[in-house]
Amino acid sequence: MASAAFFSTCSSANENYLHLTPTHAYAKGFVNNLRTSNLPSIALRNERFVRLRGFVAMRDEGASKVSDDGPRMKIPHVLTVAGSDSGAGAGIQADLKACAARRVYCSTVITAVTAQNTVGVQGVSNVPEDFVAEQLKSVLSDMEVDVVKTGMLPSMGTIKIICKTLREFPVQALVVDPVMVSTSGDVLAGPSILSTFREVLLPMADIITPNLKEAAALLNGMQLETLDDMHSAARLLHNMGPKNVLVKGGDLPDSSDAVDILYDGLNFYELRSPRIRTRNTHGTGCSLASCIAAELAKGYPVLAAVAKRYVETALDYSKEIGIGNGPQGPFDHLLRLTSHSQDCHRQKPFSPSDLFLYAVTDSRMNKRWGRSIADAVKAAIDGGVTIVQLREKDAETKDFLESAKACLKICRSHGVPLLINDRVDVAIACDADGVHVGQCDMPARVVRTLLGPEKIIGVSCKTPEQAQQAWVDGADYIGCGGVYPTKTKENNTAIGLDGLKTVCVASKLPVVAIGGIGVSNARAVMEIGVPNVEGVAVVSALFR
Ligand SMILES: Cc1ncc(COP(=O)(O)OP(=O)(O)O)c(N)n1
Ligand SMILES: Cc1ncsc1CCOP(=O)(O)O
Ligand SMILES: [Mg+2]
Repeated sequence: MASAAFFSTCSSANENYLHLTPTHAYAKGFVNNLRTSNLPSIALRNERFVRLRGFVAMRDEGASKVSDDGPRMKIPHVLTVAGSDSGAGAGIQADLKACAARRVYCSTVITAVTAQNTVGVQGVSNVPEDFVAEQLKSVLSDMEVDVVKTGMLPSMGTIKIICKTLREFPVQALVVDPVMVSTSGDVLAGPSILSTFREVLLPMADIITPNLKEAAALLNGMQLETLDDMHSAARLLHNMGPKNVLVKGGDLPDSSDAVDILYDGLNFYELRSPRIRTRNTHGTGCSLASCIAAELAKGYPVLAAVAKRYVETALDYSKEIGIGNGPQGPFDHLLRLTSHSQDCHRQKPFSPSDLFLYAVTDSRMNKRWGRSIADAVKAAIDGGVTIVQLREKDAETKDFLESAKACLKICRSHGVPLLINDRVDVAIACDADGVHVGQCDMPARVVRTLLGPEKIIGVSCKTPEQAQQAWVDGADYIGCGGVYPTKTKENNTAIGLDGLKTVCVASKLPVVAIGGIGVSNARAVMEIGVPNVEGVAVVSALFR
């Protein structure tokens, strides 16, 4: 309604577009004007533009070389010695994901391969013991492992080999998750190994993490039904030699909270958190133990390392995930599955032609016409813009994020990329398609690290040197201007068509021109006659 009111006052609107909003009409005017011109820059596709997002070091010129003998950064490292779960909810696969989520490197020694899904365990094939030994030696003799975490250990021989190898290659800490029964109730390590567990492995452990069933098995079938029982079990298990015992009370009957007991030989700690009602709990034990290992590898003390919060957050996030048809589903360690599966249109790879008609929003202009950012974006897209940037300098962060989410829905449903100006945090929070930064904003190299290789990054450049740096930093395109004087951005000296030419000739990236561009001068920009000009970016000509 507000747009229509504005439209009636807009004298320069083309009659053909009377049923449209002005932004829509102006965008359409641009598209028609630009598309009918015989644009040399469209034909002169940038031959040199190679999409090597995220592989900046591979670029031939100007890239800082990664030297072989430079300083080496020590990365916290967990080695998991466990079984493989074909369904990837538990075991080695859970350990890898949990460590990745905690930002710790994880290497793997596989003790058994299971055929397993959300229904249960259909088969187990143990890895020969001497081959477990070979894997252990392979990793420990070469890599600087901080913490070893054990999971499914299917034979006495395997346990003995682990202990022997750890004496040869000592590590900072040993986390023992005494896996015996899967969440589906299937036996993964028989009672024959219990004595070896107690006598050989537990005394070497810095922390053990049995659930109620495992604690009971290690304690010759002791009944564990109350918190007091858990305290007693923790004390008895501690007497077997581990420095710390975490008895997990997830299966405790009649408890609205999930309560775990940590005992360090001196103090008991009751770790209480709300019970998360979900089918997707397969692999929580492995994941918690891996998390503890990961935090120990970073150097945290045991109490801080027993970070239940991560697993709770992941379980809560994954409540609605539907993988498999059995009673126990996996959860999403990296908290990334649901946001993408809800998208009806996935982001397509960036193409320089996306820059053709680039709409940049302006909160003041939209406010002035009483129109939401989402309405403005919708109108611009209907008119034919090929990419949208939200440049909301005055918006409160909370409002900006809400608007960005609404705009993203519109953009995704039309296959138009949505970028956020300046605010990398907002872009990450709404999973926008990318970010545009200027010379005083967060450096593009840092933005690339934060956003990963897939997102689109644009950098404002006025000089050939800046254009070169943008390319080295892993940007996808550059915005060049202001080409003409503009009131939209203060203190922005115009570089003119000559300045634009100089940058375009030097650029290895596609260029979008910006600043004072409207229907009347867009053609002059596009027909500038040098490579790399792929489009025009406009604010006031669309939104004012
Ligand atoms: C496409 C495009 N080009 C240039 C700019 C300007 O970015 P910056 O120099 O960071 O200035 P602000 O827009 O943040 O004021 C842009 N936004 N988009
Ligand atoms: C954001 C920006 N960067 C350089 S000029 C400019 C403003 C362009 O706005 P307009 O299209 O209204 O001239
Ligand atoms: Mg900026």
